[in-house]
Amino acid sequence: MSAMATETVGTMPEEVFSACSSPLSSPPSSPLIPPLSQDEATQNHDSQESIAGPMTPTVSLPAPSRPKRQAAVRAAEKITSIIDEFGTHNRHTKPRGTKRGRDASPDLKKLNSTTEIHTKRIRTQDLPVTQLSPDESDAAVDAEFDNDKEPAYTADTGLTLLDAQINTANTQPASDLQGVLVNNILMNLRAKAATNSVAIEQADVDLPPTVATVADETSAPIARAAPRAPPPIRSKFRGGMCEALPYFKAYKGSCYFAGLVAKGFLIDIEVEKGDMFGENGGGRVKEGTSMVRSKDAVDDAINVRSLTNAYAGDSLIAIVAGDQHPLYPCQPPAVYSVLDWFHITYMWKEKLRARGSQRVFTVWRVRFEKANPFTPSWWIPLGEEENVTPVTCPVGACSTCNTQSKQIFTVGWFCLNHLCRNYYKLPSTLDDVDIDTLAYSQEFLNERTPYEGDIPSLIPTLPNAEGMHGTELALRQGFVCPKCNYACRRVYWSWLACESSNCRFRQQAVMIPYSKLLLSNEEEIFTKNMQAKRLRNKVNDSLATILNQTYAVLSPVTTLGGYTVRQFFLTNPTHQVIGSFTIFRSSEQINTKADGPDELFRTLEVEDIGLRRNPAAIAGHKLEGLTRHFQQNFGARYKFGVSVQSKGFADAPPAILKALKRLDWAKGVAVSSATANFPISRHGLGDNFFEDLAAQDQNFNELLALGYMEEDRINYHDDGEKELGPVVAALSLGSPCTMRFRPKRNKGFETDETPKDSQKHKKNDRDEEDKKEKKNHKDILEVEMRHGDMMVMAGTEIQRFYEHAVTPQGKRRFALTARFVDPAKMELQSDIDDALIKGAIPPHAANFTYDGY
Ligand SMILES: O=C(O)CCC(=O)C(=O)O
Repeated sequence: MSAMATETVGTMPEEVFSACSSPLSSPPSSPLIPPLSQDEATQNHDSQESIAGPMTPTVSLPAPSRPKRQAAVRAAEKITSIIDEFGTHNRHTKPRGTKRGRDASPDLKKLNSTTEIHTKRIRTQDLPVTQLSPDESDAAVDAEFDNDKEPAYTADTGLTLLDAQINTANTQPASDLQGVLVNNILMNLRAKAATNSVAIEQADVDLPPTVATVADETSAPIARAAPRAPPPIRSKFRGGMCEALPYFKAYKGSCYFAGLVAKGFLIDIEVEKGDMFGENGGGRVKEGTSMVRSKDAVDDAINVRSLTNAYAGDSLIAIVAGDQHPLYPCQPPAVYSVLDWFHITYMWKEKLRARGSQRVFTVWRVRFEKANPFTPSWWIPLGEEENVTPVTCPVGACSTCNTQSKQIFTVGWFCLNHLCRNYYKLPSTLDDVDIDTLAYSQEFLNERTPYEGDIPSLIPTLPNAEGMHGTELALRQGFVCPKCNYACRRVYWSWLACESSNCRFRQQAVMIPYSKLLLSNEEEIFTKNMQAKRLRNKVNDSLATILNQTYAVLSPVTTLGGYTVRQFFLTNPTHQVIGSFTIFRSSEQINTKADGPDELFRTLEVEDIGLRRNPAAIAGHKLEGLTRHFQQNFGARYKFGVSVQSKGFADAPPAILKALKRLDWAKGVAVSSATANFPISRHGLGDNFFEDLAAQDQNFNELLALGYMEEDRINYHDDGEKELGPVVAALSLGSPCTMRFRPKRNKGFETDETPKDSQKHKKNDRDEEDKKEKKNHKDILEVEMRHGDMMVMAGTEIQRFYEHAVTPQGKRRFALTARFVDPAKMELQSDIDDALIKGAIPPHAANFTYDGY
């Protein structure tokens, strides 16, 4: 550690740094010695003694439990070794091949000669570094906060979810953080893009015109100078960035992290004093259109921890800039643009006066530096050069807490350890620093710290489909267009199509048919999972599990046609039967018959029936949410909040008409057997509830085909649109799934929230979705659907009182769901005409029949 002493420049005059010692002249103590507590720091200040072993690693973990303690020890070792390495080699302060790092400005030289300044890079202060084991990290992230999950929009919840996102996406990003981004210069992006653009473009295929082609790539209001080069990746949609970029899956908030390490960061509209092309975050309340800070930064906020860990591990972070950033130096080329790879070169807690108030809060500041500081940045305005002579920022150490801090402000050095008694106190007088006059020093701003590791390409290549079937998550993701670098969502089932209106890149998606074996393997895993669950719920029924008997009544197992059938009756809050749910379990015999489920599944696998994702909320907005599954409507148009076009039955492929026949059969037998199975212990809404229902019923005139790839799903929703008839039937093909029912909120059902739930929700309190979820009822019924199974829901009131969600457990599933959309209940004549034409069953459908076997 002797090398450290040689890095000390100058001496520290008593009157200037009376509260500081020269930590680097003392040997470091054991890396596992915990940092000073607040009390210890206070006592030491009182005695004005310097502490031996000041290079103690700055890991502060509150009394960890045994496994956490081990994790803390591992973290401490890691951080110590980093400190040692820097201490010895000083590698980050000497830019390669240049003397610029040593050419301190005249002012700095003066400062150096009169004060104790260290040029050593500070890795950590008393930051709450918590490096958990991979398992712990995953669990922590799962349990606490997931911002990388693509929302599963549904017709009726989509809009609200998106509203919530608008409120949080730009205004409540990385909670408790202020971003300081060092604006330096470029890399040759065109060259980079070229290397990644493999020539895989296919024929110019015309896809349906409603494809999310993006006419306006930016909505930035102020015209500024054009950037000197295009960004490496751009998109109009946040979802495009999140789906296409492995390092930026921040659907909510500004910081994307994995395993508690930050990977990507968004800077956008909200800027506070001191930000430099930066963005602030949490702890604010909305007031009018601007945000007002209402509380101090929280040290153990997951974003802070993730950034702290990225700082400690010197990991790369990609920064995405939103076009609303007021300090964007050039005209933003797109709503969202990837800036470059950065790394965090300093993190500190800063005092800030809330806008329009006298109250002072603390926020975390993060200094992001471009990983390669010696190449010009694309976002510099065309014709301008960044004129920076890199210098080294002085470092001082506090004699009270032994923590090193950079001298980041022009006012001179003071301790930046927020846990220290002398935090924000001028060392000479111990007076409070005047926060209103603080300005960053040129030395701090102009310091450059090249990243020493390998810097990968920002542009992910299209995934290699070798050995895959085409619906695996890796292939389901979005992609960066290899032709124009636009970050695209996967909109079509059968195509990768660039979302930029200026680009015609289209590539047929890989779609290899499933083998029987693959399907049965998926079912085997599903069965095992469900058996375990059933055991926990003390039921043994492979068709469905009633999770709460209060509102669901079960009929005995019967057979209808070749199917094993179970029927459930759901009640309203006053226990009157309001409808039935019937599940038809298929068999190998049924599945393998001509025109049966195996054949239908194979047809849908290989034929492009037009499945695509559609906007489920705020279509066209930068936060537009697409459905988390693919759809194609046939027959009368089913308007369910998602704007889906429909193909008439006359143009439908035979597979669709064959499925329709099966569903018509299932509907008929389900409704008539409901009359027989009606639970006499409960009253229905009328004496002849199911007879009446059968009498009102009409033949299906609509079929919605849904395609699910790996991890696709449909969130809670109802099929309760006013134009719909009372019966809905579905055929399930491919991977198995569960369909869960729960009572809707505010309908008078007894509440079922347990204390355990409340606690869980408290943890996630920041998340709007979770806040809503907290109030939801639990599932009362979970139905298992396997390849070839059908289900029939009968009773309009079921849709009024219950909602359902479907979660496939496998990588490829289709659901063909049929309904009657009543033209008599439509308002527009054009809709009525459309429904009558498209919903008419064509004569050739008479060739297809179904008898239940
Ligand atoms: O995927 C399914 O089986 C059914 C989807 C569904 O809930 C619906 O279409 O309303």
